Amino acid sequence: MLKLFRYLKPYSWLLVATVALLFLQSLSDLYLPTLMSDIVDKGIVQKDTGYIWSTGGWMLLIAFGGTICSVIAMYLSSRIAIGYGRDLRGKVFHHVGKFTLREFDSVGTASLITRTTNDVQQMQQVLIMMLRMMISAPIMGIGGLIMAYNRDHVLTWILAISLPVMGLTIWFIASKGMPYFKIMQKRIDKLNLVLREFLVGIRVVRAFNRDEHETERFTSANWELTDTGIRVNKLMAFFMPAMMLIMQFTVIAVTWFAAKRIDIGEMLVGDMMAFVQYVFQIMFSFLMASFMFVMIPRAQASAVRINEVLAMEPEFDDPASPKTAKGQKGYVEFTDVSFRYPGAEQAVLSGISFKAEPGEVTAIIGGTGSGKSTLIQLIPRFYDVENGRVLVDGVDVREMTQETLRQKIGFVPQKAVLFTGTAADNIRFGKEDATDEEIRNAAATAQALDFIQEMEQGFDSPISQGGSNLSGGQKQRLSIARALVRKPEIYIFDDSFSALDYKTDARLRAALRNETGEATVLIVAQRVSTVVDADRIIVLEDGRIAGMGTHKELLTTCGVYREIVASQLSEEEIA
Ligand SMILES: Nc1ncnc2c1ncn2[C@@H]1O[C@H](COP(=O)(O)OP(=O)(O)OP(=O)(O)O)[C@@H](O)[C@H]1O
Repeated sequence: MLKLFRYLKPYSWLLVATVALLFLQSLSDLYLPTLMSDIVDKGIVQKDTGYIWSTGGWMLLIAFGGTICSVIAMYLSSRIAIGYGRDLRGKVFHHVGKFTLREFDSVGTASLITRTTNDVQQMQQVLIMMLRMMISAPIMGIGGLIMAYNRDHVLTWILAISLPVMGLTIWFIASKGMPYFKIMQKRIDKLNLVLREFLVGIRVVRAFNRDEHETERFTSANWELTDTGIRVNKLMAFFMPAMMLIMQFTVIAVTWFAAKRIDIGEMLVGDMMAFVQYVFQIMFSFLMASFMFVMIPRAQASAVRINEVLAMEPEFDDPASPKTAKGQKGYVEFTDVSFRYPGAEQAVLSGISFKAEPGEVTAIIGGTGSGKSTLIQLIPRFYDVENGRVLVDGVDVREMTQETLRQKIGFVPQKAVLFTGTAADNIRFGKEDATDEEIRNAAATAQALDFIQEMEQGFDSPISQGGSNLSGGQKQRLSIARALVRKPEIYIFDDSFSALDYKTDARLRAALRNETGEATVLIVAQRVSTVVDADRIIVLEDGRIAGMGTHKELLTTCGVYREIVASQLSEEEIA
């Protein structure tokens, strides 16, 4: 947790001011019982009304000053903690932004969300608590002890018994609570995961009448969290009464022994009253410290989870001295590439070598799970190869910056992903400074113009979360337009025409041919009709190249291709 507190540096001055104010407030609290004891012993007992008025006035002034210090300190500590929470969330977000897909796969989206929100909130809360109590508690505790000792040496032995008892109780409860706090955060993760899957997949859940099943999953995750919460609260329920009991016993003991000492004239009534107040202050400071001990383990569990994310180094980063390609534009080459997903026993791709040249269309076809999507994800360097090299414009993708590399690419993913905003915003995502004309042209080529114009507000029509107010084909066309507006050197279409009907698919490919001109085009497809005109078709089978050539060449040279074709086209179409 201390590691995370280094992000408090920008708040150094506010911290100093808070500490100073809390210090003054604690001093005022410590001084008040002494003044009160003086009023009793010197003012009331000796019937000195003037003394009562003047000391009472002082008491009011000091109490007022202490309150002002306390109010300002509370305000400052809240500002520090809230600012710190914002900074920490930003830090985690920016760090996660640098992750490669490997780290996303390993932590999981739901957990990353909990860590950025709930875990940071735990840190924020503990910081407020620490700021408010870490200063007051020791000053009140130690200062109170000194003052109490000064009032009466003899009675201090009562504290020598009750304070260790209190300390032991706190330690016992904190050590019991710690494992639960860790479990609690994990269970919040799980609840988030179930909730997220349910909300994202609501249509599938409804279509398969799985509401009940999902409700059960949610209820079970919810109960697991509740169960841990109840266990923690049971501990806490025991905690407060235990503390109060120790406190009350101490006060009874002090009053009992003080009464005896007053009887024999060794103690004054005012001293006893001050002593009791100091006992309260000392014990209260222990109680404050114990609250921290309760909160710190939970925040500690959160801090570990945040640190885990912050300490996670992306699998790869940009090279120190990146190379830039000269001359070539959009040239893609794979040389003997193999790749395996983390933890997987078998390689998904092996011995992949091919060239995709500017002005050409290279299509990749193959059965499901043959590695087509994996192959094209290596070009924008979503993952690094295990062996071999992926070259773009003659430079290994690992030797150029990811930004330079991705600037060259217009990527259309298999599953269209849209963002909340307007239709135009979604296309402009591909090129920030795109003009209205460019957006319109991209939409026209992507065969999206008709349906966008039919929408009530045209390009300004709102797109809801995940594009849920559009059809599958409309989503695909918008995400194609987003890639087209970039006018990249390399187009990558990952099975992006699957949701289009044959007519739209054909029209779109004809329009694309004009648009893509000198760019390199890579198309992953399931349909033979989509790839039949390609300059080069790569046939993938179980992560290996089973054949490569034009449609005509492959019909004679590649058995796997023939099988795919035979399963899709009629005899005349094949000829
Ligand atoms: N993120 C991942 N982590 C682990 N394994 C993965 C991951 N993505 C894909 N795989 C595995 O890699 C193999 C190839 O998947 P890939 O998505 O490349 O196939 P594909 O040919 O594009 O299939 P489809 O045509 O069905 O989209 C599959 O066996 C799949 O289970």
